Parts: sequence; structure tokens; C-alpha cells
Amino acid sequence: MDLSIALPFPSITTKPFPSHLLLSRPLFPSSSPGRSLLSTRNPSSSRHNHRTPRQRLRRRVSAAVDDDDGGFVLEDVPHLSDFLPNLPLYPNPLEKSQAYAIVKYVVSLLLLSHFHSVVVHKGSPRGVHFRRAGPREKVYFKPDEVRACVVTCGGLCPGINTVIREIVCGLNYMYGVDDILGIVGGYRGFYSKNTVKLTPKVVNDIHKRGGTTLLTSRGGHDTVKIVDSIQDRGINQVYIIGGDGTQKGAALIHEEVEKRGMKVAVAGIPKTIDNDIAVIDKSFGFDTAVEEAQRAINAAHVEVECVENGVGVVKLMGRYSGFIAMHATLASRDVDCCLIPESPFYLEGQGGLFQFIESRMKENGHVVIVIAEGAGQEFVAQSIHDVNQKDASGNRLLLDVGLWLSHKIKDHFTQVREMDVNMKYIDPTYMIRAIPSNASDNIYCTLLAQSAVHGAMAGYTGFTVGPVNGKHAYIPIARVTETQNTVRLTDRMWARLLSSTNQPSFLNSCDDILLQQERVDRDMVDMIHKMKITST
Ligand SMILES: Nc1ncnc2c1ncn2[C@@H]1O[C@H](COP(=O)(O)OP(=O)(O)OP(=O)(O)O)[C@@H](O)[C@H]1O
Ligand SMILES: O=P(O)(O)OC[C@H]1O[C@](O)(CO)[C@@H](O)[C@@H]1O
Ligand SMILES: [Mg+2]
Repeated sequence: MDLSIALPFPSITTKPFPSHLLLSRPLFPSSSPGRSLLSTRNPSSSRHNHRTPRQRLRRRVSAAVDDDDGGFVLEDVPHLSDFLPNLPLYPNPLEKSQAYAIVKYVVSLLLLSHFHSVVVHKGSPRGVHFRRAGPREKVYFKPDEVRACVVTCGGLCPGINTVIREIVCGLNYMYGVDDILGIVGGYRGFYSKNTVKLTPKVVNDIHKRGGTTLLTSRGGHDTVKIVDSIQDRGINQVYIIGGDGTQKGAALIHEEVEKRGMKVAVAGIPKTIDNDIAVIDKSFGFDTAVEEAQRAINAAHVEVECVENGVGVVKLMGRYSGFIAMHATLASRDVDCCLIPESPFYLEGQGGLFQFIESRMKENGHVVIVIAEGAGQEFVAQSIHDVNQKDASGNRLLLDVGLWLSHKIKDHFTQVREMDVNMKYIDPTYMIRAIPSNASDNIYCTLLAQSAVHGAMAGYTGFTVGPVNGKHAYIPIARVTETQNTVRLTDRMWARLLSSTNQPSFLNSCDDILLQQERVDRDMVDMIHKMKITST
């Protein structure tokens, strides 16, 4: 196994990290469950050359820490022992597991994971790290005292059932836990519905189905009622699968649990089809959705290439971010133009979409446009005098930009250009998220679920899990909810897309691009601020 992620550090310069987000906790506090493990190592040992590769790697981490830990910042997740001192510790049942015998050092070694946009200069402040996810040497729960629950909230996403399955199987097979409850219908299910019992047998086949067997909902987060329910039912591990809104709710549950001094570990598993969750490399189900989107794009392409002046419009999900549209476009090669919320476009005049469509039709006889549902919302709102409606969670309800665009294109070419166009509008939005996850997402979901289980058993709480620069880590919830990822117009991926489709960028200069990027960042901050106020 490659343990070299902590060293050597890439010398990239970035802005200093906002101080309110830096953890006050030293890298390895004496109460930290990882400290004893690290401090037992002796980096000055002269037997270094006789060490096994595994020992050498352990030493490198140790040396880096002992050397000068002043520059490292561990952005740590809360632990039950932070507010409940003197909790008993138990040996990890995995120590006796044949499966884990060979990877025993993972159980004991605490590793660090880079946070990708934070500086790590060799010899200067060494940046922010998260705790590496995985099993720990000691656990804070005896298997027979665990009563766990799983809840799923927000929109659907391929792979939710796999995460549920692997939490249940992980708890049962790895830790011997057999008291696991399913909360039905999202957060409100805590206080308005009966629970269901989850066993490996009950969840055995669910990963083959789309959706969530536990059902989901938006709105209805009432922290006090939820924690009352957790307390009344004697639940001591809560696994919460959901997007940014759900994770904010999970943070509130953790705070309330801590306020009441309850021994309850709260673990978040980030989910969103839009791939807009901050910090983590990618969200589960995204690859599956992009793959499914190919079918819709392909259908549009087949339709329009078989007729004269064919125009295909495919609307894909992406409320505030165009990741699905961008990746589906890059993968397909049949798309002439991709429109996303982050990059404004205009229809008429020089450099506008109509002009581009006309030139492509002349060149190829047909055009395929992919549009993310959040793009061009301002145009649609103007045309139908929209009143800015919201869903139960406070998210803005989107207008059908695909339909609007299809009408606009058809009207322009028939009425203004006196050309007949053959319009094919395909709206596969829900189809790309209501399917089971593909093989790689299934594996990814398993890793997330198992990381969450290891973390909760080890007493971590108020955390979310996910890969950061390829390594799975425990991340403080606030870190993933403080912002959302959007496609960066200044990054290479968008440049790759523009050069692959050869579409107009609709932004005329570098200054315009930079200004637009600033606008997107500002809008995101505003939106997140508003969501804090409007949600229940
Ligand atoms: N700021 C918040 N504080 C507490 N709970 C919240 C907050 N925002 C949303 N929630 C709750 O989290 C749940 C899911 O939220 P939401 O509908 O926004 O979906 P999401 O988790 O963001 O997923 P998706 O990616 O599908 O939008 C809802 O029950 C909602 O009440
Ligand atoms: O119609 P629903 O279920 O509320 O969800 C729609 C929204 O959920 C998402 O899939 C995820 O946030 C968005 O892309 C989409 O706008
Ligand atoms: Mg959301």
C-alpha cells in the first residue's frame, strides 16, 4: 500500500486559509486516539535501513510529525471523548478478523490526507490535513451495545441503496453489530414514522435497485424532535446519507447530541447527483449519471442526424453546477454546445447561440445542445414572470430551461430565418439519477459506508466521509457545507470542453471570464447564506 501521501509536499502557493476554519486543536493532542500510536515510534532509530518498507513508511510519517508539527494543521473531526471524558475503550474486533490481519497497520496507523486547495510548502507552513479514514486500534462501542440507524434525505442518486447495504453489512460483518434501524422517509421519519429493522439479509439485494429503500424527503428537519427520537429509541450511532442540506442537518443533530451529553456518534455520508459537494474529489453516483446521460445524448444525435436541419436539445441535472453536463459532453463527442449555470450565454447577435447553431447546421446538417437545468434560469424567469418558488427544503425550484430553449430556437429559425428546423427535445433528468449505480460507483459507495462505520465505531462524530486527493478521510461537516463546488471557468476542464466542442465561450475576454468567475463565487456565498435563513 502506498502510504506516501503525506510526503513529499507539493510546493503550490495558495491564499492563506480563513482562520475561522482552522482547527484550534494541535495536530496530535494528548486525548487524541491516535497520539499514543504515533508517539510510540522512534524516528531516530539507527536500525532504519533494516526496517521493512512498511516500517520505513511509518517512520516517515512519524518523522515528519515529530520534526516540526507547528506547520501542520489537522482539521479534525469531533470525538465523543471531547465531551464525554473517561469513556471506556475496547479492542477493535477487526483485530481478530482474518480479512484485516494482513492490513493490521491500517488499524493502528493514523495517516494524514491533504486538503487539495491548501498550501503545503516544504519548510514553511505545512497546510491542512484531515484524518485518514479507516479502522482504529480501539473502539468506543461494544458491538452488543450499539443501536445504529440509517436515514436518507434529499434527492435521489445512484448508489444510495449500496451505501445503506454496506453500512448494515459493515456494522454486522466487521463489528458484530446486529441492532440496526432504518428511519423511513428522511429526517421527518425520525418523529413521524415507525422504523424498520435492517439486517444483512434484508439489504442483501438492494444495491441492484435505484432509489432508496428507506424513502427520502425534503424539509422537515426539526433538530429537537429528531434528537428526542434518537434518545427515546436508544440509538447511539446515526448514519445520515444526503447532500449539502442534509449534512447541515447532521451538524445540528451532532450539536444537540453533544449539548445533551449523549454518547451518540453522528456520521454523514455525502450524496448529490450534481457533484457539487465541496472538498471531496467526487460524489457517488456521479459517474453512473454521466454514463446514463450518454444514452440520452446518443438518442438525440441519432434523431437529428437522420433528418434535415435537426436540432437536439438534452436537458441534464445540475442545479447550480454544470458538472454532469460538462462531463457528459466531454465523454460523448456528439455534442456541439454545452450550456451550464456557471457560464452565461446569449441567443441573438454576433457570437450568440443562434448564429452558432446556424453555422453548425450548415456544416453538419444537425446540432446537439446539452443544457444543465440551472443554466439560463434568468431568461426563463423573465419570459414567464416567475415568482421564485422553493421546495420544502428551501431550494429554488427550477424552470424548464430545456423546453424554453427548444421553443426559442424553433421560433427563431422558422420566423426570423425562415428555415424549417426539426427539433427533438429530450429531458432525461430523473432517468439519470433513478438508476442503480454502476460497478465503480458501487465500490466507491462501499468505501464510503465502511469508512463511516469505522469512524463511528472509533468514537468520531459530527463528521462526513469522502475521498480527498484520492484518499478517504474524515472531514468536519462544516467544511463540506460552507460552500458548493461549481465548474471553474478558469480551470482546464472547462477549457478542454470548449476546445472539444469548439463552441463560443460567450465571454469575450480573459477579464470577462474572471469577472464571471467572481460573480459565480459571490452568488454561491449569497445562496448558501440565504439557505441558512430559509431552511427549517
Ligand atoms: N440549513 C439546514 N439546516 C438543517 N437542515 C437542513 C438545512 N438545509 C436542509 N436541511 C434538511 O436536509 C434535508 C435535505 O435537504 P435538501 O432537500 O436541501 O437536500 P440535500 O441534502 O441538499 O440533497 P440534494 O443534493 O438532493 O439537494 C431536508 O430534510 C432539509 O430539511
Ligand atoms: O425534483 P427533486 O426531487 O426535488 O430534485 C431535483 C433536484 O435535485 C437534484 O438532483 C440534486 O440536488 C438537482 O439536480 C435537481 O434540481
Ligand atoms: Mg442540496
